[in-house]
Amino acid sequence: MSGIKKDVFPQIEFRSEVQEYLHNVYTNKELVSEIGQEVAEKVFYSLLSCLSHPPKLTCLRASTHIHTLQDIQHRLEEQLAQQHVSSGDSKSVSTCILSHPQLPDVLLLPVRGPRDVSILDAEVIVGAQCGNAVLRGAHVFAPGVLSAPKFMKVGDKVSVFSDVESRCTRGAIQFQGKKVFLGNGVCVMNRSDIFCANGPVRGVAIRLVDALYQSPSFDGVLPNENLPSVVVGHVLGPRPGERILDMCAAPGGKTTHIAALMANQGVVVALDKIKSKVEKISENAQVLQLHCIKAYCYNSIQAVSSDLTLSCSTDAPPYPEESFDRILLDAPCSGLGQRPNMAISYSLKEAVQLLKKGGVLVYSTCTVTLAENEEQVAWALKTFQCLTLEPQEPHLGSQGMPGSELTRDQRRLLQRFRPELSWHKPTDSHVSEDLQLKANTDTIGFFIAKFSKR
Ligand SMILES: C[S@@+](CC[C@H](N)C(=O)[O-])C[C@H]1O[C@@H](n2cnc3c(N)ncnc32)[C@H](O)[C@@H]1O
Repeated sequence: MSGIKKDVFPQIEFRSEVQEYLHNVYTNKELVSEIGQEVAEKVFYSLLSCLSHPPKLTCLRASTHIHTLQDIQHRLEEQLAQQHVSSGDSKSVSTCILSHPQLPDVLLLPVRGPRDVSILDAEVIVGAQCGNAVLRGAHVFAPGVLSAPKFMKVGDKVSVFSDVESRCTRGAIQFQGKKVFLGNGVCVMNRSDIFCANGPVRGVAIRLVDALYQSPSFDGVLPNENLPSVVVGHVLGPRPGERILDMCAAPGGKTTHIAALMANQGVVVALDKIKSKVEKISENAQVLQLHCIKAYCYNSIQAVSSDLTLSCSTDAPPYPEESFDRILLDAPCSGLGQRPNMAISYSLKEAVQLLKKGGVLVYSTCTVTLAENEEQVAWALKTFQCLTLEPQEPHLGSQGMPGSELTRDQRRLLQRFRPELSWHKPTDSHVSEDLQLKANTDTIGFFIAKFSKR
């Protein structure tokens, strides 16, 4: 066994061309003339550090159309207390649940970590995606396991590591490559069951009992959201009785939020081009009793019809122009990629066509590049004279980043969540007031623009 240091995660390592591209974004001429080269460089390296660490809070969006926030908070606290008792881990810490100071439907759960956890001799390696989920409080599911000791059996205690460079072969008995420690767990499956020859195995393989970052899991009870995604719903501002279009909707996190904000009155059309994902939207809508959601498998780029006999209130796509009061385009983005995706511009065009005059269009992404954010906004304003940028309510993030053709005043109207700006080395402190303040800054990278149509 060996002890570990507090800040264990290395900076995220992109492919060199991606890193160079992002570096250019974060040290662009306009930005450097505002804040100076040295600060710009520091912010960029903070971005690389903070991206590899989980936020200090888990954000839960409560379905306040069914129960009050207090009611939901109370029930979750009961469930947490139960998880604490049944975890059987003497080191497990019961966690308080906080409300968000500005968002009426958000609950915040402090994440404890990095905790002092000793590494065991037996090692299990999981894929990077599985590893990320573990850092957010999940157990290890069988499909995520890549390597496990030769005779690993139910009840064994193991240390879990993430294969951050995707080098580990599935079924290996050990792994010498670069790995990051995530915590300790108890096997609930034998190695022979996990890597069984008769096709993929489902279910939990290792139950985490001593996680490096401890965060309660409410799988199947409440969806984990990220805070900026909840802000999107409020910025769109849907009202009961309206017709709303969510152009890239799956798995439906924002769709269900929009429907809840409308008190389930009106219509929320949810389009996604992948069939299996659309089924997930319908499932989520049903579970949350949101009957105003109509989900369709459809390519949004083809959602505008030239058939003038079609009614604006038709449920199924395509739709005539000016059919919707509000439209959300939560664009598929590269995450951090370097290719400006032309498809985004095209769906912005469809969004503008489908929006009623006087209507509201919200464009959002979960990426940090200028090309997919500020430059898309500049392009849209230049291409569609009918669009005006609007202030956002609430505005909890930073303003837009310099470096596109947008003016300073236009950038002020944009909302960019920039966790790198307040990043400092993680510690295991969890004072409630600090955390509530952190909720708006310790987020994922995210971008929101709001337009109205004349
Ligand atoms: C960022 S995700 C959307 C997340 C979703 N808004 C939520 O909050 O749960 C982007 C989605 O866009 C879908 N998509 C991409 N291109 C599309 C298109 N042309 N038409 C419809 N859906 C599309 C993808 O399948 C993906 O599910």
